[in-house]
Amino acid sequence: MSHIDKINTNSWFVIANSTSGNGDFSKQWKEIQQYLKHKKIDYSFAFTKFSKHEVDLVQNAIKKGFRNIISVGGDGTLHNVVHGIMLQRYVKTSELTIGVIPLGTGNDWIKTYNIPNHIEKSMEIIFRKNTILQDIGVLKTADNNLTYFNNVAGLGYDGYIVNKLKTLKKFGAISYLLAGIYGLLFYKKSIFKIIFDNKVIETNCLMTIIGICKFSGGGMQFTENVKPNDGLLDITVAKNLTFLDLVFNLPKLYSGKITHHKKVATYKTKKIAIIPQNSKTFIQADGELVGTGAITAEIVEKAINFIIN
Ligand SMILES: Nc1ncnc2c1ncn2[C@@H]1O[C@H](COP(=O)(O)OP(=O)(O)OP(=O)(O)O)[C@@H](O)[C@H]1O
Repeated sequence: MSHIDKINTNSWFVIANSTSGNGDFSKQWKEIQQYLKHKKIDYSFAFTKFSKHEVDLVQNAIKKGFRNIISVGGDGTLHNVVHGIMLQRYVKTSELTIGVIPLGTGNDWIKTYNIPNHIEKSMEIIFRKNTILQDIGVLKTADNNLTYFNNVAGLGYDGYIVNKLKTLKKFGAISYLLAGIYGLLFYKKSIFKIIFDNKVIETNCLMTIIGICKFSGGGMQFTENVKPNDGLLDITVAKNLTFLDLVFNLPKLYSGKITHHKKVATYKTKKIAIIPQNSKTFIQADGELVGTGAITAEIVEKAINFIIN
């Protein structure tokens, strides 16, 4: 804390990822700047220059005294901003506030809070400053690496899709569906051992989802009765679901009713270990690839203020 410059609670630090989404970034950025100037908002900004640059940028902003951050981009940009905040030691994370201007492809985090996928409307919401002190999840992989997440993480089929999405995002929102179909054709299920609250589950598993918020995969809902500040991880174990199960239940993936399927089980817990038998099983957090293999996940209760609608 001793290295902090003058604390600046009225000013905003804007972190923008020019590579997110498929829109014309220079046009979008012009619109954002015009709004900020028109409303006489006090702000500084930085563009990310490489993947995960958000982590350094947000930490430097906090060190300089900024307490209000705006993430301009998609779920990956927000994820890295959150990860950077959770890793820094300059200030308590609950003293920080994040607003989101969505420019991404999936933009799943904003859906839980009905934030419109629209520059001006999302900015109006930001400067109303209605906040929720949201929980954050943390994953630890076998090599002891920590990854913080603010939306939804998972292992198995969804991690496989995130890996595939890297080459498909150029197709826009439909890329999620294309990656999903590719995964259904080529992904091989594995036995997962899942341990929490003195329970041990061993099952053939398509994927296991760990949620803080509701939506992932471009608007799908795999978790049940989600409350992003209840201090609990929302766990969904999709067991032996087949290609046909998913195709016939496609609307239920979007409505959330898939959690009632007989091959799907849901739980709530504070801490969980998930150990796939196949160590090459992909792990994703907020749509970002984290690694492969086993994880433990825990909740960090009421960690960061997020501006919501
Ligand atoms: N300058 C950059 N060059 C390359 N990659 C970047 C740059 N800045 C940020 N990134 C990375 O781009 C990745 C994708 O960004 P983001 O998720 O925000 O957009 P998106 O994939 O279009 O949206 P969504 O995740 O909502 O579908 C993130 O991992 C982020 O770290």
